[in-house]
Amino acid sequence: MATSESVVVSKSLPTIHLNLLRAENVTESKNLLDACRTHGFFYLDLTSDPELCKLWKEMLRIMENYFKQPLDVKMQDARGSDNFGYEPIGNEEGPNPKTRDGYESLKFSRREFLKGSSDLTTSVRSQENHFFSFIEHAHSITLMILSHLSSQLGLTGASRFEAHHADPGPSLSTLSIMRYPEHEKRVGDTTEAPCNVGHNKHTDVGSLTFLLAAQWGLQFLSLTTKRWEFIEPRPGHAIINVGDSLRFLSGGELASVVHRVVPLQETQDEDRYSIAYFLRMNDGGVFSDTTGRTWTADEWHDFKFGVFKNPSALDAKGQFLTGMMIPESEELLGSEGQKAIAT
Ligand SMILES: O=C(O)CCC(=O)C(=O)O
Ligand SMILES: [Fe+2]
Repeated sequence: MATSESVVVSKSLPTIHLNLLRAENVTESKNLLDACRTHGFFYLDLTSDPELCKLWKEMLRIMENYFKQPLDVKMQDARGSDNFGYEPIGNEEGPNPKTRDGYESLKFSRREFLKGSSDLTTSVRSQENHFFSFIEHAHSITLMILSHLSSQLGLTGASRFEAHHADPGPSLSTLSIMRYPEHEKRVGDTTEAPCNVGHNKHTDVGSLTFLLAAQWGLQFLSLTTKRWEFIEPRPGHAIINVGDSLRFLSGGELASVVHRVVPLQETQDEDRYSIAYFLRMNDGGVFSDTTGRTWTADEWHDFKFGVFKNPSALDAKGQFLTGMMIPESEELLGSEGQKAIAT
């Protein structure tokens, strides 16, 4: 990895082992709770599950072929939804001032999975079983994580976290496959970053995110160092993070940490691919934010997706974008003032 001095790589994130969670190992269960309280992010070692690791590789092959198609073909899958279908680059505000995001995505919703077919019309539809199979794996693993967390926190019956995520829902849980295309610095421009770059800072809307990303780019705002730190991609490991609704449901016990995607250098020298399953509470599930305002899970989702597109107008203080995780005083002091693109 070619990095410069301003690139900080996290050294603190714990690793939780899928096989130990599956075996109901009590120490691993405690480590899991500690990771969600202290960091909000952790690695999940998947190497005990070769089938899942193989599926990751197969999905990447399909994604490369899908995203390299002309835009007008991909636009046949656009559904004008935040929950399913194709979205081109630039739909949301970017990490640098006056920029838009630099990624395109295709989403398969849990509703489509439960129905047994997607609403896609292009050739990728014939390969949707790979993505549905991944939804099945990621959903059962994230529910198992919720079950461990509930037990560790002594929750019972209807107040256990997994009780808010039971099928058939409905819920806005979804799988998003993303590509951040390689880009050059703008010709003749020595100071500014390209117009379409990365993924703006945010906290995730839902309960847990199960992310597979083999390339650099993901950064989180460390709760311990208060700096942006890159999360090193590790083969055979997913990155899991807590989202807003689980934080609010846990009464602030679990941390929904701010993160973003930026290239290591001013240019992104290869296409970056990521796969994220967003486990979300069932529609109508209720929680209160840190100001005491009550939301249903689907109201919070819809409101926040509006904010993602235009935070400057809808959320000038960044409180919704960042799930109320950055106190306004710190925002002004610029604890997150490290430049978005490493130089
Ligand atoms: O692409 C990534 O690595 C992360 C994307 C992300 O944070 C999100 O979609 O919520
Ligand atoms: Fe995210």
